[in-house]
Amino acid sequence: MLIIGIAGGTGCGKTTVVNQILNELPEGEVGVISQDSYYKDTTHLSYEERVKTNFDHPRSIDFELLANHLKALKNNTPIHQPVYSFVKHNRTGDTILTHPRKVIIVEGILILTNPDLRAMFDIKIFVHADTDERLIRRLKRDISERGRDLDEVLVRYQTTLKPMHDQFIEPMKEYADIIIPNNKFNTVAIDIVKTIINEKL
Ligand SMILES: Nc1ncnc2c1ncn2[C@@H]1O[C@H](COP(=O)(O)OP(=O)(O)O)[C@@H](O)[C@H]1O
Ligand SMILES: Nc1ccn([C@@H]2O[C@H](COP(=O)(O)O)[C@@H](O)[C@H]2O)c(=O)n1
Repeated sequence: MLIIGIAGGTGCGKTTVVNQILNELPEGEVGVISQDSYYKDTTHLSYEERVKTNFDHPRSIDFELLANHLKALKNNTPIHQPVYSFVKHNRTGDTILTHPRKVIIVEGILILTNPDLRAMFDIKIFVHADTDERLIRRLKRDISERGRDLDEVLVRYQTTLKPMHDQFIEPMKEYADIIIPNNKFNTVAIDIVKTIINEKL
C-alpha cells in the first residue's frame, strides 16, 4: 500500500487537489482519509463550549485513532471512519466503512505535525496558497458550506487559526517531499502526483 499525506493550511486547496487526483484514476483503487473525521469526540461538552475549541491546535485531533486506522488499513483490515459535522462541531455518531486500497491519501492541516503519522507516509505533500488567498477561500466556503458568518470566520482566524498556522502548520513544509503551489489551479503538479500513483497501480 502506498500512503500519501497531503497537508497545508486551511483553504489552500487540499480537498480540491485530492478530488483532482482521484478524477480519472481507476475507481476503487485509491482511498481517502480526512483528518477532519478525527477531531476528538466532544459529546461531553455543551455546544457553547465546543464552539470555543481551538480546532487548529494538534491536541484537537485524535491522532492515536487516526494512526491506528492507518495501521489497520495497512494490515488489510477495513476501518470505520468517523463522520464529522462542522455545524455541530462534533462527530455525528455515524461512520463510513473504509476498505484497504492500493493507495490511501490522508489529507489535513495538521497531519505532518505527528511523528507517528509522518513515519507512515511514503510521500509527503504540502499544498501552498498565500495567506490572503486562503482567508478569502475560507470565508466563502465556511459561509456557504459550514454554516458560519463573516464575524465567526474572522474572529476564529485572528484568535486561533492564524497563530496556530504560523506555529504548527507552516513549519511542516520542512518535511514535505513535494510542495504544490496552489494560488491558481496547478494541473502540472496534479499530473505529476497522478503519474506516481498510476505507477503504483
Ligand atoms: N487553486 C484554486 N483556485 C481557486 N479556488 C480554489 C483553488 N483550490 C481550491 N479552491 C477553492 O477554495 C475553497 C477551499 O478549498 P478546499 O479544497 O476545501 O481547501 P482545504 O481542503 O485545503 O481547506 C473551495 O471553495 C475551493 O473550491
Ligand atoms: N468544528 C470545526 C472544526 C474545524 N474547523 C476548522 O477547519 C479547518 C480545517 O479544515 P480544512 O478543510 O479547512 O482544512 C481548521 O482551520 C479549523 O479551524 C472549524 O471551523 N470548525
